[in-house]
Order: sequence, then structure tokens, then C-alpha cells
Amino acid sequence: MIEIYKCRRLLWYDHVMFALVWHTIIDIFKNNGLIHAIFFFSILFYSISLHRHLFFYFYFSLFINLSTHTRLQFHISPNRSSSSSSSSLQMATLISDTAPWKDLKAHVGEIDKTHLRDLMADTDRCSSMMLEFDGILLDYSRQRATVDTLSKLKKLAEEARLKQKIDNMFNGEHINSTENRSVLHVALRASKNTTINSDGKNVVPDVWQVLDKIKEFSDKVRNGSWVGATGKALTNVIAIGIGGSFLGPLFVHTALQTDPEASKSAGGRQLRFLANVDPVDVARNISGLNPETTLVVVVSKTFTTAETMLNARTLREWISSALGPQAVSKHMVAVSTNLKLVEKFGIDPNNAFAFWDWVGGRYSVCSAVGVLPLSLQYGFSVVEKFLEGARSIDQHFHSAPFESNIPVLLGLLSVWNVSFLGYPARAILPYTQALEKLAPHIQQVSMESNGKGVSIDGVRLPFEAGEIDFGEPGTNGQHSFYQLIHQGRVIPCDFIGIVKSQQPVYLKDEVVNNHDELMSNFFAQPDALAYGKTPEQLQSENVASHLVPHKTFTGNRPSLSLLLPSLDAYRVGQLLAIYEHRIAVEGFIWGINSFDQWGVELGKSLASQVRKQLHASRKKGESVEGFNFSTTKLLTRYLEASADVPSEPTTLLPKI
Ligand SMILES: O=P(O)(O)OC[C@H]1O[C@H](O)[C@H](O)[C@@H](O)[C@@H]1O
Repeated sequence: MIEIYKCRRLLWYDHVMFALVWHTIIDIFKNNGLIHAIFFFSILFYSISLHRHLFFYFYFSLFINLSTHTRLQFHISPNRSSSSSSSSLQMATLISDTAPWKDLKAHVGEIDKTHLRDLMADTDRCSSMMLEFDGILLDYSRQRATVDTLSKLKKLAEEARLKQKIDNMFNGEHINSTENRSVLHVALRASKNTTINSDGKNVVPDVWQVLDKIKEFSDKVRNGSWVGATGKALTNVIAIGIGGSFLGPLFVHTALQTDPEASKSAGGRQLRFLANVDPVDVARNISGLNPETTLVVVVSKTFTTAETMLNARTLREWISSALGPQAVSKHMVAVSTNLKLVEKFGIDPNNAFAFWDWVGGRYSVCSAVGVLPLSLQYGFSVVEKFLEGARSIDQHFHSAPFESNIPVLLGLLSVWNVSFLGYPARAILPYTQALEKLAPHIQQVSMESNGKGVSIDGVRLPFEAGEIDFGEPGTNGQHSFYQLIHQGRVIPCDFIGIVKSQQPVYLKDEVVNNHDELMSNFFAQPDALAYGKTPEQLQSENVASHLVPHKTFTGNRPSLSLLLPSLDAYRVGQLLAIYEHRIAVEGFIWGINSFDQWGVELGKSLASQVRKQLHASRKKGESVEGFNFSTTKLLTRYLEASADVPSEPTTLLPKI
């Protein structure tokens, strides 16, 4: 560059060319191939025609340098499609190539020398690993971590530019770069006076416009001013949807079902969920329901999901065959980002509730996806409390320093467990039946978000990202898979306890009340996992020597405990947001895109090939072709064994 300046006096077009070069550099970062090619050829032309050879040399070597780096990635910000962050030009490597990652790898050896029994004896350490926010107590002292581990994890977070990534999310940057979208589920629960921009537009007024519409509509249905085609009140709701359009609302519904305030406002109403395309699920959903008193809510972000659309057509048939086709407008409403397809399906656009492409399916429970069915069931005021709970965690997550930030700490500890201690799974163990659908929901949020094999820049990861999430409420799980957790594989556990039961029971002759009985297990299990039981202890209890190995518990098994004061709508919202943000933190540290889900596509496209084959075989008797030996064999067996399926158009609904 200096050479160029020395060579000759710079003319105006030299300055233009310098500007072009810098744009090109930025462009390389954004991977914008077309614009890059245009700049490349204009600079080539300029250099040759005006003999700026040095200039071209500089440009060309830069180009070669940038494009031949396979592992080393340059980027402007974690969000490479953002145009607003060009000031923070930085060079980033895979997180596993950084010093803090390597330092943590080396630190594992030190941790391996300690046992949780010893770590738990250090009360200063334990008290530094307790954190309270808004009545929620997090105890992570039973993690295989020291104060030093935490400070190393904090360094890793800084290296990964975690704060900047969180800010970028809240600022509406297109952090979902493979789909070129913002990730703004936090806007769904923002208060009315907040400003959150996506593509230069404050999205909060749009959010509240839909929330107000839901309030009005659900009030009308609930107070009987919106009735079905035959004039009867709609007391039952079937929400059709799958994946993110199902699991989150199901989790919240299940959690609120026995909450005194929510169950009182439900007042005899029913909410059911139809997700599986299996006709058995249709049968179970319509069983005992009368179309005259049933409202169907079709929930689909895309309004193209095969399962949901077939289920929607099936229930449309259920309604119209009983009440006539004109009844559909009174008995079916929709939630979608694709309002054109909603209308094409035959649902009145006035009865459609919108959301936006900056809401990921698995992060959509706070949009109309969850808010509409839940408001129909429990009333808008209860659901508003749920949104407020999520908002309280959003604010905490966005503003609290890392060392007192619940989602950040949980995310960092998960990364520690997965990537350094090598534990690939996590058990979610709520000690309340009301949270029985928490684990299935978090399973989707976590595994669809972080189950990735490449970095956000498309570089194959040299480490495993994501984790296997599963769980059941305690104490049921104790009588099922806890054996493996205690004596088999090491699985870090999340124990979630509630101080005040939604539905306490006291029996006068019992030692403790029923909730205390449940909670005794909540307090005991983490210590059993951490401390275990040694052969020496067993010998001192005179256990027969041949049984000692079988009765030994190695301990040293990590867990964390979250104690919530109660489980009302507000707390359910908090719990949801804690997990959502924890999962985002993990993805931000691993340097992956936690907000796309390309991995679900391949199976879908192969299923459509099978669908075509089934159609051709059933209708035209065509033989199975174009599949491998095994699939051909299976398909042929299936077709032969179900040859009694009607091949002519027939409508037959479950009779149950
Ligand atoms: O809401 P829909 O567009 O119907 O999508 C439903 C589901 O489809 C796919 O399975 C995606 O992987 C999920 O993330 C999504 O929630």
C-alpha cells in the first residue's frame, strides 16, 4: 500500500479503487460471491489499463489469502450478513483452536484428580456456586468444577465474544445467517413501550397488535359471544401443529393445568393437541368431542408441513361432514407466518393470527403459536403473566454480568460437561408432574438448535456440539432410568424443584405432607450422585463381600439444582426463557448457528418419494421402483399386506 502511495500522486479514481478494495474485503467476509466477482473484475481491468500493477498485486494476494484459508475464518461479526457491524472487523478461529479452549482441555486433568466429595467439602466454593435471581435459586456446586474452572469458562465466553453475540440477538441482527434472519423471540414478550428493531423496523407494535387481537378473540370465544355454526359455545379446542408448533404450547398447557389460578379460569374448557400424522392421534383427539362445540386452531409457521396440513384437512372434513362446509369459518382459525396459504386453505384471513420469520419454530411458544391456544384455555391475563416471566429472564440474561447470569452460567457449564468432560447427554428432572412436558420441549429446543456438525461459517467442527436431552418428572424417573445414572453412564442432571406445590395434600397420620415426600427425593438424589457410596462404607455396614462391588456407587456424578418458589404462569415463563437462553449460550460458544435446522430436510424429501410410490402402487398397481433392496422389500411387504386399503377416493373418519 505504502509503495503505491510513493509511486505516484493519487488521483480521484485511486481513492475510489481503495474504497472498492475495502468493500471487496468486507464482501469476502460476507461470502457474497456475485458482488465480489464484479469488484474483482473491475479492479483487474483498472490495474491492467492504468498499470497499477502493485495495486493489483496487493489486491490479488489478499484475495488468495482469504479464500484459501479453510479453517481460519474472517468475519465482521458473529452475524456475517449484518451490515451494521462493519466497525468490529475481527479475525476468528474455531473456538477449539483458541487458547482458552486449550486451557480448559488441560484443566480437565486437574479436575480428574478431585472427587465431588472433596469439592463439596469446601464451603466457600459451594457458597460461591449458589445464585439467586427473582426468587429462583440455582445451586451448581455439584458440578465437577472449581472456582478456577468458572474463571476459565468466563475467558472462553470472552473469546467467543458471547456478550456481543447476545447483544446482536437482542439488536435484531441476522444471526441466523443461513436463513438470513433475525432471532427475536425476546420481542414476543417485550413490554409495549420497548423498541426492538428487525431490519430497521420496531417489531414490538406488531407483536402487541397480534396479542391484542388474540385477547379480543379468546375473550369472545370464552364468554360465548363467538359461537359455532349451530349457535353453541365453543368449549373445546384442538390445536393442530407439530414440532415447535406443538411442543412448547403442550409444555405450558401441561404446566398450567393444575395451577389454581389457571385451572379456575379454564373452568371446564378442554385443550387438546393433534401433532402426529398417525390417524390414531386424530382418533384420540376427536374422541368424545362434538364438532358443534369444538374450535380447531391450525398452527404452522410455514403452513406447508405435511403432517399438520393433512391433519388440518382431516379435521376440516370432520367439521364439514357434520355441520356443512360453511361451518369451517366459525370452527377453524389459524396461526402462521404464511397468511396467503391460510386463506388458500379456506380459513378466513380475519381469523388468522400472524407471526414472523424472525421467530424460530422451536422458539415460538410466546407468539400466537402458544398464546392463542393457551388464551382460549386459560384467558389472556394468565398467559400475559407467562410472558412477563419470560421477559424477566430476558432482561436478566441481557444485563446481568456473566458470573451472576443464570442462563450464561448454565450454558457454560453445559459446554464444560459436553466438550471437556465428555458427557454427551443431559437429564432434565423436574420434581413436579406439572413439568412432565418440559423435557420433550427442551429436547427439541436443544437438539434441533445445537445438533450441528459445522460452524456458523460452514467449517466442519473438530469437536461434538449439542447434547442428548431427555427426562421425566421425579420421582417416576427414579423407578426407571436412574439406575444407569447412578451406576452406569455419567449423565449430568438438572434437578428442578418447586417450594410450594400447585396442589398440596396433607394427611394427618403421615410423617410429612405429600409434597415434602416428593421433595425429599429432590434433595437426596443430587447428593447420592455426587458422593456415591464407597466399598469401605459398605464393609462397615457388614454388606456381604460378594455384593460390595454391586452396591458400590462411584459418585462424582455432576448435577445442578434449580429451586423455584412456585409454579404459576410467571414461573413457567421464567423456566422456559432460562432454557432457551442457556441453549443459545451453548451455541454461541460452540460457534454454530443454533437457529437453523437443515438436518430435518433430507428425511422429508425421501418421504415424499415414498408417498409418490405408495400412490402409484395403490392407484395404478405399479411395482416398487427406485429404492434400494431393503426399502423395496419393506415397501412391497407393506403394500401386499395392506391390499385391502380402498384405492378409489373414499372418506372415512375414525369412529371412537
Ligand atoms: O410450524 P411449521 O412450519 O409447521 O413447522 C413445524 C416444524 O417443522 C420442522 O420439523 C422443523 O424442524 C421444526 O422446527 C418446526 O417446528
